[in-house]
Amino acid sequence: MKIAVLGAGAWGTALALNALRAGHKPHLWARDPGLADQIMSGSNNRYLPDIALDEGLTASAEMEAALAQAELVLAVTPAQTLRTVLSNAKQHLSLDIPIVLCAKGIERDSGKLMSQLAREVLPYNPIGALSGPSFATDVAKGLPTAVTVAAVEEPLARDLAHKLSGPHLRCYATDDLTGVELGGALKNVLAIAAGATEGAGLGASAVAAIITRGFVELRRIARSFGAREETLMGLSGLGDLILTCSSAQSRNFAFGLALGRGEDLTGRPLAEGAHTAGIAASIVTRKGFDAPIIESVSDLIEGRVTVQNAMKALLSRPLKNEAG
Ligand SMILES: NC(=O)C1=CN([C@@H]2O[C@H](COP(=O)(O)OP(=O)(O)OC[C@H]3O[C@@H](n4cnc5c(N)ncnc54)[C@H](O)[C@@H]3O)[C@@H](O)[C@H]2O)C=CC1
Ligand SMILES: O=C(CO)COP(=O)(O)O
Repeated sequence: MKIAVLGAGAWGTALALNALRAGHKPHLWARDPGLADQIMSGSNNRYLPDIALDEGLTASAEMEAALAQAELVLAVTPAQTLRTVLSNAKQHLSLDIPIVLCAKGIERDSGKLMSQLAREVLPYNPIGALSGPSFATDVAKGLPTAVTVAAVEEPLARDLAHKLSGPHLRCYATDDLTGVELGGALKNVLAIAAGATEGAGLGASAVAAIITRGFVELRRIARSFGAREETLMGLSGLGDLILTCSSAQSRNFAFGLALGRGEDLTGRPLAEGAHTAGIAASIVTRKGFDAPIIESVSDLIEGRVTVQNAMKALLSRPLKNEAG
C-alpha cells in the first residue's frame, strides 16, 4: 500500500525505510526540496548521516504528491509543528485515511496531546499513534526494535500494528492511546532530568533515583488522564524511559547532559522534552499534583534554578512513603 510519511527527518526517514522493507510504497514529504532531492539520490545526510537509504524510497517537497492515493499517513514532524502540518495536509486527504501520529510531545500553547489536536484538525479521519523505544538510526539500520501502536478503536490499533510491522520492527497494539502518548511525551522530560544529573557530575546513584522517582511522576500524571498502568509499564512508558535515560544517543538525554555541564544550548538538535517540560509542569500545577522532578526540568530550562540547587531542593523535601 502507499504510505505517505510527512516529515523527512531522522524518524520519518527511518519509518519510511521500515515501510519499504515491509513491502509498502512509502512517499516521504520533506519541507525542503533540497532534502527531498537528496533522499531520492539515496541519502539523508542532515538527519541520518552515514546511512545509505534503500533503493525505492520516494520523496518530494510537494505535499499533494506525497498524499495522492495514500492509504495511510504517518505524521512525523516535531510535536509543535503538527497542527500546521495536518492543517496543510487536510485539503489533500479523504476522510477515511488513517493518520498515525509519531511525534512525542504535548502542544505547548494548548496542553493538548497529539491525538487531541489531530482530532480538532481532522475530526473524521481514524487516528492512531506509534511510540516506544526506537532510535531512528537503529530502525534505519534494520536493527531489532519493538514499539506500541495505539488507537482508541482496538481493531484499528491491531490493523495499523499489522501494517506497520516489518522484518525488524515489531508493533504491539493497544487501545490505550492516552497512555501511549503520555508515556512518549513525558519520558523525554525525564531523559533531560537524567542527563542533567549526570552532566552535573552528581553520580550514577542520583541518576537512578531521578529516573525511578521521575517514573512515579510520569505514572501519576498519565493515570490522571485515564492511562492504564500496564501501558506505562510497557514499551511506550518504561521501555522508552530505559532507552532514552541511558544513552547519549538520545537527543533529550544529550540536551540534559549539556544543561548539567553548563554548556551553550543554542543550535542543538531537536529535544522534544525541552518543549514539553513547561506545559507538563503547568498541567501538574493545574491538577494540584506533586511532580517535583518534572517541575525542576522546566525551571532548569527557563534558567530559574541550577542543577545543584534543584537537587538540594529535591533532597530537602519532606520524607514520605515510597508508594503513591
Ligand atoms: N529520532 C528518533 O529516534 C525518534 C523520534 N521520534 C519523534 O519523532 C518526531 C520527529 O523527530 P525526528 O524526525 O527525529 O526530528 P528531526 O529533527 O530529525 O526531523 C524533523 C523533521 O521535521 C521537519 N520540520 C521541522 N519543522 C517543520 C515544520 N514547521 N513544518 C514541516 N516540517 C518541519 C524538519 O525539516 C525535519 O525534516 C519527534 O517528535 C520525535 O520525538 C520518535 C521516535 C524516535
Ligand atoms: O524517542 C526516541 C527513542 O525512542 C528518540 O529519543 P530522542 O528524541 O531523545 O533522541
